[in-house]
Amino acid sequence: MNAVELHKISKTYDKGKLRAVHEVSFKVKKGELFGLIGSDGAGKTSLFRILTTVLLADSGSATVAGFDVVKDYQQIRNRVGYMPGKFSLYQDLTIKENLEFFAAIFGTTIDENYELIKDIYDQIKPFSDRRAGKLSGGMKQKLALCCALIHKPEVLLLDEPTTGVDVVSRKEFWAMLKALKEKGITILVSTPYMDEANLCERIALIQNGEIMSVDTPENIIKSFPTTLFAAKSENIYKLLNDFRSDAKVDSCYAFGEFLHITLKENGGSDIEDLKEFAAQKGHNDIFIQQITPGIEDSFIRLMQEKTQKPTH
Ligand SMILES: Nc1ncnc2c1ncn2[C@@H]1O[C@H](COP(=O)(O)OP(=O)(O)OP(=O)(O)O)[C@@H](O)[C@H]1O
Repeated sequence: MNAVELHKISKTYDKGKLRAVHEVSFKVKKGELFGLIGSDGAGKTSLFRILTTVLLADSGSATVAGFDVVKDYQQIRNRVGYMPGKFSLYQDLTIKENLEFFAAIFGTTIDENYELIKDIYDQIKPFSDRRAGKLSGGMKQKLALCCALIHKPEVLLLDEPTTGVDVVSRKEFWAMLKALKEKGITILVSTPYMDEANLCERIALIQNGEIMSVDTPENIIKSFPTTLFAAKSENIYKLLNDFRSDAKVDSCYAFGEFLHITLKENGGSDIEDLKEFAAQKGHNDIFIQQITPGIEDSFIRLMQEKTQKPTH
Protein backbone atom coordinates (compact mmCIF):
# COMPACT_ATOMS: atom_id res chain seq x y z
CA MET A 1 0.00 0.00 0.00
CA ASN A 2 1.18 3.51 -0.76
CA ALA A 3 1.18 5.98 2.13
CA VAL A 4 0.00 8.85 -0.07
CA GLU A 5 -1.64 8.71 -3.47
CA LEU A 6 -2.87 11.59 -5.58
CA HIS A 7 -4.77 11.02 -8.79
CA LYS A 8 -5.35 13.99 -11.09
CA ILE A 9 -5.93 16.45 -8.26
CA SER A 10 -6.92 19.94 -9.45
CA LYS A 11 -7.68 23.05 -7.45
CA THR A 12 -8.63 26.56 -8.50
CA TYR A 13 -9.30 29.72 -6.49
CA ASP A 14 -11.22 32.89 -7.23
CA LYS A 15 -14.18 31.08 -8.78
CA GLY A 16 -11.98 29.08 -11.11
CA LYS A 17 -9.96 32.03 -12.35
CA LEU A 18 -6.74 31.09 -10.55
CA ARG A 19 -5.38 27.64 -11.32
CA ALA A 20 -3.33 26.57 -8.27
CA VAL A 21 -2.95 22.84 -8.92
CA HIS A 22 -3.61 21.00 -12.18
CA GLU A 23 -4.12 17.24 -12.52
CA VAL A 24 -1.42 16.35 -10.03
CA SER A 25 -0.70 12.64 -9.64
CA PHE A 26 2.04 10.93 -7.67
CA LYS A 27 2.48 8.21 -5.08
CA VAL A 28 4.55 8.16 -1.92
CA LYS A 29 5.54 4.67 -0.83
CA LYS A 30 5.17 3.56 2.75
CA GLY A 31 8.29 4.48 4.72
CA GLU A 32 9.61 6.78 2.00
CA LEU A 33 11.19 10.22 2.45
CA PHE A 34 9.61 12.04 -0.49
CA GLY A 35 10.20 15.66 -1.49
CA LEU A 36 7.85 18.03 -3.27
CA ILE A 37 10.18 20.58 -4.82
CA GLY A 38 8.98 23.88 -6.22
CA SER A 39 9.23 27.63 -5.90
CA ASP A 40 6.79 30.00 -4.20
CA GLY A 41 3.29 29.74 -5.55
CA ALA A 42 3.94 26.40 -7.29
CA GLY A 43 0.96 24.83 -5.51
CA LYS A 44 2.67 22.95 -2.69
CA THR A 45 0.59 24.35 0.19
CA SER A 46 -2.66 23.73 -1.67
CA LEU A 47 -1.67 20.07 -2.09
CA PHE A 48 -0.76 19.73 1.59
CA ARG A 49 -4.06 21.28 2.64
CA ILE A 50 -5.94 18.85 0.40
CA LEU A 51 -4.00 15.89 1.84
CA THR A 52 -4.63 17.02 5.41
CA THR A 53 -8.35 17.26 4.62
CA VAL A 54 -8.68 20.98 5.36
CA LEU A 55 -9.22 21.94 1.71
CA LEU A 56 -11.39 20.24 -0.91
CA ALA A 57 -10.01 19.63 -4.39
CA ASP A 58 -12.14 20.65 -7.38
CA SER A 59 -11.54 17.28 -8.99
CA GLY A 60 -9.39 14.18 -8.71
CA SER A 61 -8.92 11.86 -5.75
CA ALA A 62 -6.32 11.28 -3.04
CA THR A 63 -5.67 8.88 -0.21
CA VAL A 64 -3.45 9.14 2.85
CA ALA A 65 -2.58 6.00 4.82
CA GLY A 66 -5.10 4.25 2.59
CA PHE A 67 -7.99 6.57 3.48
CA ASP A 68 -9.86 8.85 1.10
CA VAL A 69 -9.28 12.55 1.83
CA VAL A 70 -12.98 13.36 1.43
CA LYS A 71 -14.87 10.33 2.75
CA ASP A 72 -12.48 9.27 5.50
CA TYR A 73 -11.17 12.61 6.71
CA GLN A 74 -11.53 11.69 10.39
CA GLN A 75 -9.32 8.60 10.10
CA ILE A 76 -6.73 10.66 8.24
CA ARG A 77 -6.52 13.36 10.89
CA ASN A 78 -5.46 10.80 13.51
CA ARG A 79 -2.86 9.23 11.28
CA VAL A 80 -1.20 12.31 9.92
CA GLY A 81 1.23 14.74 11.51
CA TYR A 82 1.10 18.13 9.78
CA MET A 83 3.59 20.94 10.02
CA PRO A 84 2.18 23.87 8.07
CA GLY A 85 4.47 26.34 6.35
CA LYS A 86 3.64 29.16 8.68
CA PHE A 87 4.39 28.13 12.22
CA SER A 88 1.38 26.58 13.86
CA LEU A 89 2.56 27.13 17.40
CA TYR A 90 0.76 29.14 20.05
CA GLN A 91 3.17 32.01 20.59
CA ASP A 92 1.99 32.76 24.15
CA LEU A 93 2.31 29.20 25.33
CA THR A 94 5.63 27.77 26.48
CA ILE A 95 7.38 24.89 24.73
CA LYS A 96 5.92 22.42 27.20
CA GLU A 97 2.43 23.92 27.05
CA ASN A 98 2.40 23.80 23.25
CA LEU A 99 3.37 20.15 23.32
CA GLU A 100 0.80 19.33 26.02
CA PHE A 101 -1.85 21.13 24.00
CA PHE A 102 -1.17 19.16 20.83
CA ALA A 103 -1.02 15.91 22.81
CA ALA A 104 -4.37 16.72 24.44
CA ILE A 105 -6.20 17.40 21.18
CA PHE A 106 -5.15 13.96 19.96
CA GLY A 107 -6.17 12.38 23.27
CA THR A 108 -2.65 11.42 24.24
CA THR A 109 0.11 12.62 26.57
CA ILE A 110 3.74 13.62 26.15
CA ASP A 111 4.81 10.58 28.18
CA GLU A 112 2.88 8.14 26.03
CA ASN A 113 4.85 8.90 22.85
CA TYR A 114 7.99 10.33 24.40
CA GLU A 115 10.28 7.81 22.70
CA LEU A 116 9.40 9.16 19.26
CA ILE A 117 10.13 12.80 20.04
CA LYS A 118 12.89 12.30 22.61
CA ASP A 119 15.89 13.00 20.36
CA ILE A 120 14.31 16.20 19.05
CA TYR A 121 12.70 17.32 22.29
CA ASP A 122 15.95 16.89 24.25
CA GLN A 123 17.44 19.71 22.17
CA ILE A 124 14.78 22.22 23.27
CA LYS A 125 13.94 20.80 26.70
CA PRO A 126 16.33 23.14 28.57
CA PHE A 127 14.04 25.97 27.41
CA SER A 128 10.74 24.21 28.08
CA ASP A 129 9.38 27.17 30.06
CA ARG A 130 10.15 29.68 27.31
CA ARG A 131 7.22 31.00 25.28
CA ALA A 132 7.16 29.83 21.66
CA GLY A 133 7.08 33.45 20.49
CA LYS A 134 10.52 33.98 22.05
CA LEU A 135 12.23 31.03 20.35
CA SER A 136 14.68 31.17 17.46
CA GLY A 137 13.53 29.91 14.05
CA GLY A 138 15.42 26.65 14.49
CA MET A 139 13.92 26.00 17.92
CA LYS A 140 10.41 26.80 16.73
CA GLN A 141 10.93 24.35 13.91
CA LYS A 142 11.98 21.60 16.35
CA LEU A 143 9.01 22.29 18.59
CA ALA A 144 6.61 22.30 15.62
CA LEU A 145 8.03 18.94 14.55
CA CYS A 146 7.55 17.53 18.08
CA CYS A 147 3.95 18.80 18.04
CA ALA A 148 3.34 17.15 14.67
CA LEU A 149 4.74 13.87 16.03
CA ILE A 150 3.15 13.77 19.45
CA HIS A 151 0.26 11.48 18.43
CA LYS A 152 2.62 9.04 16.69
CA PRO A 153 1.41 9.59 13.11
CA GLU A 154 2.00 7.12 10.29
CA VAL A 155 2.56 9.90 7.79
CA LEU A 156 4.29 13.24 8.33
CA LEU A 157 3.32 16.08 6.01
CA LEU A 158 5.82 18.92 6.31
CA ASP A 159 5.18 22.07 4.31
CA GLU A 160 8.39 24.04 3.77
CA PRO A 161 9.74 23.23 7.24
CA THR A 162 13.15 24.74 6.51
CA THR A 163 12.10 27.99 4.86
CA GLY A 164 13.63 30.94 6.66
CA VAL A 165 15.70 28.73 8.96
CA ASP A 166 19.49 29.07 9.22
CA VAL A 167 21.79 26.66 7.41
CA VAL A 168 22.89 24.76 10.53
CA SER A 169 19.30 24.24 11.68
CA ARG A 170 18.36 23.12 8.18
CA LYS A 171 21.08 20.47 8.28
CA GLU A 172 20.00 19.30 11.74
CA PHE A 173 16.40 19.17 10.58
CA TRP A 174 17.18 16.87 7.67
CA ALA A 175 19.16 14.59 10.02
CA MET A 176 16.04 14.42 12.22
CA LEU A 177 13.89 13.51 9.21
CA LYS A 178 16.27 10.72 8.28
CA ALA A 179 16.07 9.33 11.82
CA LEU A 180 12.25 9.49 11.75
CA LYS A 181 12.21 7.70 8.42
CA GLU A 182 14.31 4.97 9.97
CA LYS A 183 11.62 4.59 12.62
CA GLY A 184 9.18 3.73 9.82
CA ILE A 185 7.38 7.05 9.42
CA THR A 186 6.51 8.09 5.87
CA ILE A 187 7.52 11.68 5.19
CA LEU A 188 6.23 14.00 2.47
CA VAL A 189 8.17 17.25 2.73
CA SER A 190 8.05 20.30 0.51
CA THR A 191 10.88 22.72 -0.07
CA PRO A 192 11.85 25.50 -2.44
CA TYR A 193 15.54 24.70 -1.82
CA MET A 194 16.97 22.60 -4.63
CA ASP A 195 19.92 21.39 -2.54
CA GLU A 196 17.45 19.66 -0.22
CA ALA A 197 16.08 17.62 -3.14
CA ASN A 198 19.20 15.46 -2.97
CA LEU A 199 18.36 14.48 0.61
CA CYS A 200 15.09 12.82 -0.45
CA GLU A 201 14.71 9.28 -1.75
CA ARG A 202 12.37 10.43 -4.51
CA ILE A 203 11.10 13.82 -5.51
CA ALA A 204 8.32 15.43 -7.49
CA LEU A 205 9.21 18.67 -9.24
CA ILE A 206 6.26 21.06 -9.32
CA GLN A 207 5.85 24.31 -11.21
CA ASN A 208 2.71 26.38 -11.88
CA GLY A 209 0.58 23.70 -10.24
CA GLU A 210 1.83 20.91 -12.50
CA ILE A 211 4.17 18.03 -11.79
CA MET A 212 7.09 18.05 -14.20
CA SER A 213 8.86 14.90 -13.07
CA VAL A 214 8.75 12.23 -10.36
CA ASP A 215 11.83 10.10 -9.77
CA THR A 216 14.95 9.72 -7.64
CA PRO A 217 17.16 12.84 -7.67
CA GLU A 218 19.90 10.74 -9.35
CA ASN A 219 17.60 9.63 -12.18
CA ILE A 220 16.30 13.14 -12.74
CA ILE A 221 19.85 14.42 -13.06
CA LYS A 222 20.82 11.47 -15.27
CA SER A 223 18.00 12.23 -17.68
CA PHE A 224 19.37 15.70 -18.40
CA PRO A 225 19.33 15.40 -22.17
CA THR A 226 22.32 17.42 -23.30
CA THR A 227 25.81 18.63 -22.45
CA LEU A 228 26.02 21.44 -19.92
CA PHE A 229 28.76 24.07 -19.78
CA ALA A 230 29.70 26.54 -17.05
CA ALA A 231 31.28 29.80 -18.10
CA LYS A 232 32.49 33.01 -16.57
CA SER A 233 34.38 36.12 -17.51
CA GLU A 234 35.08 39.43 -15.82
CA ASN A 235 31.97 40.99 -17.29
CA ILE A 236 29.50 38.22 -16.54
CA TYR A 237 26.43 40.31 -17.34
CA LYS A 238 27.71 41.15 -20.83
CA LEU A 239 28.70 37.51 -21.30
CA LEU A 240 25.15 36.43 -20.43
CA ASN A 241 23.66 38.77 -22.99
CA ASP A 242 26.25 37.86 -25.62
CA PHE A 243 25.64 34.12 -25.26
CA ARG A 244 21.91 34.68 -25.33
CA SER A 245 22.36 36.35 -28.70
CA ASP A 246 24.42 33.42 -30.03
CA ALA A 247 22.33 31.39 -32.48
CA LYS A 248 24.08 28.17 -31.37
CA VAL A 249 23.07 28.64 -27.73
CA ASP A 250 19.86 27.00 -26.59
CA SER A 251 19.79 28.30 -23.03
CA CYS A 252 22.00 30.48 -20.87
CA TYR A 253 21.22 31.42 -17.28
CA ALA A 254 23.06 32.78 -14.29
CA PHE A 255 24.04 30.18 -11.70
CA GLY A 256 25.96 31.56 -8.73
CA GLU A 257 29.10 33.17 -10.11
CA PHE A 258 28.83 31.20 -13.37
CA LEU A 259 26.60 31.02 -16.41
CA HIS A 260 25.17 27.64 -17.31
CA ILE A 261 24.85 27.05 -21.03
CA THR A 262 23.33 24.40 -23.27
CA LEU A 263 23.68 24.31 -27.02
CA LYS A 264 21.14 23.67 -29.71
CA GLU A 265 20.99 20.12 -30.93
CA ASN A 266 22.66 19.24 -34.24
CA GLY A 267 24.51 22.52 -34.17
CA GLY A 268 27.78 20.62 -34.11
CA SER A 269 29.23 23.30 -31.86
CA ASP A 270 31.27 22.73 -28.75
CA ILE A 271 33.34 24.41 -26.09
CA GLU A 272 35.80 25.80 -28.66
CA ASP A 273 33.00 27.50 -30.59
CA LEU A 274 31.75 29.09 -27.37
CA LYS A 275 35.24 30.34 -26.55
CA GLU A 276 35.68 31.71 -30.04
CA PHE A 277 32.30 33.44 -29.96
CA ALA A 278 33.11 34.99 -26.57
CA ALA A 279 36.50 36.19 -27.86
CA GLN A 280 34.82 37.80 -30.89
CA LYS A 281 32.59 39.65 -28.43
CA GLY A 282 35.64 41.00 -26.63
CA HIS A 283 35.88 38.61 -23.64
CA ASN A 284 39.57 37.92 -23.21
CA ASP A 285 39.38 36.22 -19.82
CA ILE A 286 36.77 33.60 -20.65
CA PHE A 287 36.65 30.39 -18.64
CA ILE A 288 34.45 27.55 -19.89
CA GLN A 289 34.21 23.93 -18.89
CA GLN A 290 31.82 21.04 -19.24
CA ILE A 291 30.02 20.24 -15.99
CA THR A 292 27.64 17.68 -14.52
CA PRO A 293 24.12 19.09 -14.17
CA GLY A 294 22.45 19.41 -10.79
CA ILE A 295 18.78 19.22 -9.82
CA GLU A 296 18.37 22.93 -10.43
CA ASP A 297 19.59 22.55 -14.01
CA SER A 298 17.14 19.69 -14.53
CA PHE A 299 14.37 21.82 -13.07
CA ILE A 300 15.14 24.73 -15.40
CA ARG A 301 15.37 22.37 -18.37
CA LEU A 302 12.01 20.75 -17.59
CA MET A 303 10.42 24.17 -17.19
CA GLN A 304 11.84 25.20 -20.52
CA GLU A 305 10.54 22.05 -22.21
CA LYS A 306 7.13 22.53 -20.65
CA THR A 307 6.73 26.04 -21.94
CA GLN A 308 8.44 25.08 -25.21
CA LYS A 309 10.34 28.31 -25.00
CA PRO A 310 14.05 28.81 -24.60
CA THR A 311 15.11 30.59 -21.40
CA HIS A 312 16.19 33.57 -23.48
N1 LIG B 1 -6.89 30.98 -0.55
C1 LIG B 1 -6.44 31.36 -1.73
N2 LIG B 1 -7.12 32.22 -2.50
C2 LIG B 1 -6.67 32.62 -3.70
N3 LIG B 1 -5.50 32.20 -4.24
C3 LIG B 1 -4.76 31.34 -3.52
C4 LIG B 1 -5.18 30.88 -2.22
N4 LIG B 1 -4.23 30.03 -1.75
C5 LIG B 1 -3.26 29.97 -2.69
N5 LIG B 1 -3.57 30.74 -3.75
C6 LIG B 1 -2.77 30.89 -5.00
O1 LIG B 1 -2.61 29.60 -5.55
C7 LIG B 1 -1.30 29.42 -6.09
C8 LIG B 1 -0.62 28.27 -5.40
O2 LIG B 1 -0.40 28.63 -4.03
P1 LIG B 1 0.18 27.64 -2.94
O3 LIG B 1 0.18 28.38 -1.63
O4 LIG B 1 -0.53 26.35 -3.01
O5 LIG B 1 1.67 27.43 -3.47
P2 LIG B 1 3.03 27.15 -2.68
O6 LIG B 1 3.88 26.35 -3.62
O7 LIG B 1 2.75 26.56 -1.37
O8 LIG B 1 3.64 28.58 -2.52
P3 LIG B 1 3.96 29.38 -1.18
O9 LIG B 1 5.23 28.82 -0.70
O10 LIG B 1 4.09 30.79 -1.71
O11 LIG B 1 2.80 29.17 -0.27
C9 LIG B 1 -0.60 30.76 -5.89
O12 LIG B 1 -0.77 31.49 -7.08
C10 LIG B 1 -1.36 31.40 -4.75
O13 LIG B 1 -1.32 32.81 -4.82
